Amino acid sequence: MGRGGRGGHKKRLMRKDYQGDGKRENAWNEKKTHRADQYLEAGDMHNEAFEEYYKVQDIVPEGEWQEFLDILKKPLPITFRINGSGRFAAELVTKLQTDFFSHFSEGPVMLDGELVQPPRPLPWYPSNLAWHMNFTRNQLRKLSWLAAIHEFMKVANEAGSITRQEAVSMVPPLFMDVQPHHRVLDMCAAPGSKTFQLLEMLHNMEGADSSSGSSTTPSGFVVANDADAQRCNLLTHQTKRMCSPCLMVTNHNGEQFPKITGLQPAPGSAAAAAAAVEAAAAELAGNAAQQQQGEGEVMRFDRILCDVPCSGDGTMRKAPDIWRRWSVNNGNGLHNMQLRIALHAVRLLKVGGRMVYSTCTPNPIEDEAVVAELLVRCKGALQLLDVSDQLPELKRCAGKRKWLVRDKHQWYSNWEEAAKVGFKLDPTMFSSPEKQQLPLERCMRILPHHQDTGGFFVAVLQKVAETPDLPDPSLAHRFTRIITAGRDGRLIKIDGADPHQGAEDAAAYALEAAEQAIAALEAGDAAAATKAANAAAAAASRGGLAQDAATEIYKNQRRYDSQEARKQQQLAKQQQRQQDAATAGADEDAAAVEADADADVQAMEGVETAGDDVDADADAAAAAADEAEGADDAADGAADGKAAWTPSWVRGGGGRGRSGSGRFRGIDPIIPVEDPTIIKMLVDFYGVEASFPLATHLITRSLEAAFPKRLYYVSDALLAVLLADERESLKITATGLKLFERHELRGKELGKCQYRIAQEGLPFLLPHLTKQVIRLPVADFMRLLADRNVPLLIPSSAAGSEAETAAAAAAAKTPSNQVPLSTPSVLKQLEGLESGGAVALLDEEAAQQLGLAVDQAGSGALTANAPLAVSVWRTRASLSVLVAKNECEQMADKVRSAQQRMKQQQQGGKGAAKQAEAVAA
Ligand SMILES: C[S@@+](CC[C@H](N)C(=O)[O-])C[C@H]1O[C@@H](n2cnc3c(N)ncnc32)[C@H](O)[C@@H]1O
Repeated sequence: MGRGGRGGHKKRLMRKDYQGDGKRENAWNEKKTHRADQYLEAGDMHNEAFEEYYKVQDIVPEGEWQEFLDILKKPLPITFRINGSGRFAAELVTKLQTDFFSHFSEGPVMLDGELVQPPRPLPWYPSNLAWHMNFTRNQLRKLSWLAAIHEFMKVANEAGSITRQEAVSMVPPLFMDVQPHHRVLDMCAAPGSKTFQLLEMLHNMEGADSSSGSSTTPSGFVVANDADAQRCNLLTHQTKRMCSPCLMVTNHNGEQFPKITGLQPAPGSAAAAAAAVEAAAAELAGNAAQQQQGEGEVMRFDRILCDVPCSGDGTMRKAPDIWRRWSVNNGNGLHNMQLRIALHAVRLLKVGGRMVYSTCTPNPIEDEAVVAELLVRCKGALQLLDVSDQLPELKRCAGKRKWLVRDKHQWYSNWEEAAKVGFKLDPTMFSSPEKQQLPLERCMRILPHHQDTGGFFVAVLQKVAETPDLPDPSLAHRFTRIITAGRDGRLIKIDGADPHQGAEDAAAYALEAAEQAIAALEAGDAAAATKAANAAAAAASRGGLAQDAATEIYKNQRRYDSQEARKQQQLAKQQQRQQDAATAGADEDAAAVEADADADVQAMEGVETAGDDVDADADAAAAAADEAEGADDAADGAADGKAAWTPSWVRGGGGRGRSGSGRFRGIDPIIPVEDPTIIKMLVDFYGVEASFPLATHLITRSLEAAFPKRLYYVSDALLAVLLADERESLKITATGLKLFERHELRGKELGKCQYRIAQEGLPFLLPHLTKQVIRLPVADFMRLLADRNVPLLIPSSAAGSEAETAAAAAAAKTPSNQVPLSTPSVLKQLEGLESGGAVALLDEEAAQQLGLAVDQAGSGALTANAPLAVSVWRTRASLSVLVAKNECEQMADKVRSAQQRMKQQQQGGKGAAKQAEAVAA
C-alpha cells in the first residue's frame, strides 16, 4: 500500500525479541504459543479484587464460577482462520483434513498416556474456515507429524493464506454483514485482524458482474483507523497481505474522525456517469434538492466497527499479567473514551447502517453501560438488534439490564449515591430505571469456559433514523463538576475582589449563566452555549471579580480535558502494550507483523541486489533490507531528478519533517500519476487494455524522482474520497494497492520499461495485460517456483527443432539447477518477451486439468483467489522470480496437492473400471 508515514524506525517498533540479529521470532513458534505460562505460575493467578468484582457483577451463570476461574488460568489454544472464501480456501481445508488431520481419523491419539486433542473446526464459523488446535509442547516435540502441521501453518500464515487469530476476535465482523458496495469504517483497527476479515467480506464478489473493466473491484471500501501512528504501520503490514485497492489506513482519534463532505463519484467511473445524468435531469426538472445532492454528499458509512480500547479483562489467558495489575480503575478510566468513540461512530453512520460495538472485557461498565447510554442519547434512532438466530452454534450469554458501579473505595447502585463521593465516576456508567427498560439482553457476552476461548462482548446496532445532536457527554458533565466545585467555593476564588455584595451577585449570575451554557451544550446548541458562556464571563467582569469566573471555567475545563486525555491515552497505551507483550499469537501480535517488513519487497530487493546472478537468494538479501517502503518512497531517486509533470492535484506535501503544504507533518503527499510518458510506457510495454483505468487511478507518494519508485492503484470509490477531501481532513497513512515498482539493476540496461509488476497487484492487473505474459507448463512453472532464477537459452533464431536440439544438448551438459528452460512452446514465447518485467503463469490448459484454473476476469483481489502467476524479471540470459520464497512455496504446494488429488481420482477411476470389468466377467 502507498504508505505515507516514516517507515525507517522499524527497529524501534520491534519488540525486544525481534531485534538483534534481525531474525524475527516466528508467530507459530512453540515458545510463543505457550507464553502465557512463562509469565506467571498458576499459583500467582489470583486476584481477590478481580474475583469480587465479577462475582458481584453476576456475569457468570449460577454454578459455573469455578469453571470460569479455572479456564482463565489456562493458556489459550491456537486458532486460525483460512483467508477468503475462494476455491483455494476450500482446497486448503481439504489439504488440512487429508494430509495432516487424517492422523486422527483412526481413533484417539495418545502420547505418554495423554490424549492428543484432534484439531477441530470452530462450529460457528461459516464453511469450516476457522480452526482450533490445542497441542502441548511435549506433543509437538515428540510427534514429528504434529511439528509438520505447525511448520505448514507457519508458511501459510506468512504467505497470507491463513491468519492466526483468536477465536472470539473473529466474531464481530461476522455480525457486520458487509457487502461489496459498502463503505466500512473500522474505528480502532490496529493491528488489523478484524480489518482483514472485513476486507475479505468486501471482496466477496460472488455473483457480481465481471464483464467489464475493473468491475472485479468492489464499489465500496474499508477505512481502517487507529489513534496510534505506530500501530497504523502494523495495520498496513497486516492488511497488505489482502492485496486490496479498496483500503485506506488513517490515523485519527476515533472520537474526532473527520466528516468528509462533497463526495463525488470518481471521474470516469460508471457512478460518475450516472450522477451526471441524474444532475442534468434534475436541472431540467428544476429539482433543487436533487441538484444539491449532485453537488456532493457527506460521507457516511454503511458499516462501522467500534472494537474499542478496553481493559482487556477477557484476555487473561493470553495476558496473564492482568492477574497482577487488575484494578477497577482500568475499566472505569476507559468508559468515557469508549462512549465518545461510539457516539461519534453513530454520527458517522448512515441511516439504515449497522454498527458493531465490541470489547474484549466482560466488564459491564465498558460494555452494557456504553451501549445503554448510546441508546438513551439517540432517543430511538439507534436500535439494538436481536441477532440470537445468527451463528446459532456460538455459545453466548445475554447482556445485562442491571449492573453496579465500583470505585476504589466502594460499590454504588446509582449516580445519586456516587455524585458527591465517587472517585472518578461518571453518571453515564450507571444503570437507571430508563436503561433497565432497554432490551440489553440482546448484547452478547462470550465467556471463556463455554467454548475454550477468551472473553468478549458484542452489541449489534442499527441506525433507523437521523439521531439528535450528540454532544460529548463528558463535556457537559465536567462543566457540572466545575460548577459544583465553584459553588462549594473551591474553584472560583474571588481573590482580591471587591468584597461588596454586587460582586457576589455577579459571581452567582456568572455561575447560573454557565449552567445555561451546559444545558445548551447538552441540547447540542453550540451558539446558545457560547452566548451563555459569554454572559457568564461578562457577569464575572461586571462584578469586578479578580478572577473571571468564565475564564476560570474554561481554563479548568481545558486543563481537565488535557489531563484526562493524557491519562486516558496513557492508560490505553499501557494496557495495549501489556496485552501486546503477552499476546502469543500473530493475531494481535503486532510486532511480528511489523517485523515481517514486507517479505516480498525484501525478496525483490534480493533479486535486485543479486542482479543477473543465477543464485539470487532473495531471502538472504531480504534479511539485510531494513528500510520499509514508506521511508524510501519519499527519500526516493535524488539521482534521477524530479518528476517531469505537474499533477492536477496533490494532497499533503510536507512529509518527513520537511516544511510544506501538508496538513499533517510526517505524512507523505498523495499525487496522481498523470505523466503521459509513464502511462504510455506502461501501456505500450505491458499492453494494458483500455479497460483498466491506469491513466486515472494511479497514485504515488513522491515527486522527487523522474520516475516515482512505486505506483499504487486506488479503487473508484477511494479516489472519490481523495478528491472530495479537499481540506485534507483525513490523515492518510497508507492507501492503494502497489501495481508497479521501479526496477533498479545497478549499472545494467533496464530495457524499454523500468517498472516491474508488483506481485500484490498482479491479480488485478493480469486480466488486462496483453503483453509480457508467459505461460508455462507445470514442470517449468514448478521449476521456476523452486529455483526462482532460471537461465535462458535463446539462440537468436530460436525456433522449432533447432532450439529443441540446442536446449537438449545444453540440458545434457549443465548441472540441474543450470538447465535452461527448453520446452518449445516456452522458447517460442520467450522470443516475443522483451527484457524487463513480465508475468509467468501456469499454462491455462494445465491449470484446467488440475482444476486450478481461475476465471481471471472474475478473480478479484483475494490472494486466496489469485491465479497461479508470479511477477518476474526477464534479462537476456535469465528469468528471475520477484516473489518471496514462502509465497512461491505456497503456490508450488497448491499445484502438488492438485496433482496428488488428480492421481487419486485417476486411480479411483481405474479401480472402478476394473471392478466393473470383473462384475461383467
Ligand atoms: C482492541 S484494539 C483493536 C484491535 C483490532 N480491532 C483488531 O482486531 O486487530 C484497540 C485499538 O484502539 C486504538 N485506540 C486507542 N484509543 C483510540 C482512539 N481514541 N481512537 C481510535 N483508536 C484508538 C489502540 O491503538 C488499539 O490499536
